[in-house]
Amino acid sequence: MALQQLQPAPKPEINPDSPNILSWPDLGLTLINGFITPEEESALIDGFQSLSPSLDPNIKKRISQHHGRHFDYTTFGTTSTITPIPSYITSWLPRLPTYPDKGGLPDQFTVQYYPPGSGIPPHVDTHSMFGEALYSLSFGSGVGMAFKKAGKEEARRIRMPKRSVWNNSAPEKPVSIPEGVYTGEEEKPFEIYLPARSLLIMCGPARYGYTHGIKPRKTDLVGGEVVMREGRYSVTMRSVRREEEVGCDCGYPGVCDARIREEQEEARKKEEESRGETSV
Ligand SMILES: O=C(O)CCC(=O)C(=O)O
Ligand SMILES: [Fe+2]
Repeated sequence: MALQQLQPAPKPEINPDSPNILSWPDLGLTLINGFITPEEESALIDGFQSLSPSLDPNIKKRISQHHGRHFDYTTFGTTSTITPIPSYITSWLPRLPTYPDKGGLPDQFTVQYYPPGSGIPPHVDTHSMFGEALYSLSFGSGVGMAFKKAGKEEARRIRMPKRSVWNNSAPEKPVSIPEGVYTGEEEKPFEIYLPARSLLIMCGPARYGYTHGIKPRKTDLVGGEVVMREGRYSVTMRSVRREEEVGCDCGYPGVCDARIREEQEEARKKEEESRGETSV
């Protein structure tokens, strides 16, 4: 399969005191190389495998394990289920950089295994349910993560959840995209290589206004060299917003589930009003 090359990543800033820390301040991205030790990586892999002992070594698709507060991907809402966080996560958790105004210490942990060749479609993690800072710890293998400034296409997809907490039936009508939010200029995706044992932190534009995803390929281009992907695992860490914090007022209304909910509620009210008027 030909390597589908994306735009090279923008140049990061390198922390002069800790050259293992790369950042893209305009995007709100930070990458900490060597965040966990090889021993912590082995413990994570063993922990994952002990929970999925009959894991087929030839699986083709990504699989997930959930710890802490759960999230319902069909309703885009959190559930009341909380499962204990295993020691192979709590052992390094105190080292995580946290931001009290961006959600603080995460309480939801999704461990995923990506067999070589698999990926995750481009998406924007739901804005209203989770604090701003999203974390992704890579282990087992590195992988290229693709980012793209969200445009109309992404908004269209996000505006049509299968089922949602605020609307139990899939909308059949074409979805409206707010005027003036997009210029029509679609930015090209770019890829940032996430080495094994690195921690990626997504805040600001990268969190709210860009999609992220992993192309389903068997190789990555790293510093001009083609590198074969091995089985990659990740821990995605998020902080679940408490009831009073649920919502979002980011600068990306086109792909913001909180704003979409408000718009749909407005539209529903208007429709009800006009129905009421015509039936009088
Ligand atoms: O595997 C990763 O690094 C990211 C996963 C992700 O984006 C997600 O679960 O929302
Ligand atoms: Fe994500």
